[in-house]
Amino acid sequence: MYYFIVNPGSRSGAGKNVWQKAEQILEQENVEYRVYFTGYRYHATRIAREITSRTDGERVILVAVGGDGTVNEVLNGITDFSRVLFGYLPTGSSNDFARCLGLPTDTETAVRNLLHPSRFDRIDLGLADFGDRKQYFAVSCGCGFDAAVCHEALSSRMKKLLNRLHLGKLTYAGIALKQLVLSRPGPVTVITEGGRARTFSRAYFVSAMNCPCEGGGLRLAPRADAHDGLLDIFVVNRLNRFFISLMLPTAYAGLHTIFPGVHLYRARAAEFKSASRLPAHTDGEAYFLENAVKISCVPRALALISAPDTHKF
Ligand SMILES: Nc1ncnc2c1ncn2[C@@H]1O[C@H](COP(=O)(O)OP(=O)(O)OP(=O)(O)O)[C@@H](O)[C@H]1O
Repeated sequence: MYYFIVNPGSRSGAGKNVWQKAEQILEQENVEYRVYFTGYRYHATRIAREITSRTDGERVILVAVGGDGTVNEVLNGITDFSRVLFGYLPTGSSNDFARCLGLPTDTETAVRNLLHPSRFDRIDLGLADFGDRKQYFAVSCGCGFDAAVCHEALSSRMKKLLNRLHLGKLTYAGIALKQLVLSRPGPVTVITEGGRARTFSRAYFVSAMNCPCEGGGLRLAPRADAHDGLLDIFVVNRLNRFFISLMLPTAYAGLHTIFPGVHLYRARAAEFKSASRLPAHTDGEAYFLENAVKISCVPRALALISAPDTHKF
């Protein structure tokens, strides 16, 4: 039995149309499925929790239909990962999860691949402990500038407009330019295994990347791999706004690492500490970091319907 959790509001409403097309294929192929539509933030988490607790003991094929935010919400509702085979039909603005794992984005190809999977994968997830809540993430968890972009993207009119023009991928780039002017760098300490602490005095942002890209294809951690049991820690420190605006476009090609002030290293776990309240995110879902967040990699946590000939970043 397939359980589909659909965010009809993803890509400013395009998710609904994609689902209608997908449903026609399911009917044609006589597939046994149930569909649940989300109506508000965290609804997908509630639905996934309800499905996975109700089907206790059974193996469940759970398919998220939406953007990276919907993937994140569904993952955070799963009560027992060992019973879930996860599938994904991307209908978001940025679709970094699909991009990084080489999953099909064309609706027909993606649905047929879900129904007749020929390849499966087992991927790592990140786990972020904010103190008052724990959040899994599939792509990245960041604090500072990139999270401020996510906060704004959730309510952005620019996102709606660009999605209508089929230019949703540019949303994050546009909002990023605005936030570049507004964001204030501050000290952030990154503590990795063994208590190794490093303080970045003027950090614009600090991210733990499970996958290489966020923000619609920005390859911030070009060598991140969701199969290596590690997170790539990405920091931008002491780089002025002018150079950040030059650096960000080069990140689409993963060439930004040549800029001084860009730091990348790997860890199984890390803690980010900041004296001031910072915007934070997991897979684009926005929160606030009050003081510290502890982040770890959960190796091979998620069984995933993959795709043949995957072209991964
Ligand atoms: N019915 C709905 N209408 C509008 N928004 C919804 C609805 N259901 C859920 N949401 C919220 O929409 C937000 C964004 O969803 P999602 O990530 O799926 O799409 P997106 O923003 O278009 O894609 P991406 O994250 O790839 O940019 C999430 O925070 C989610 O909680």
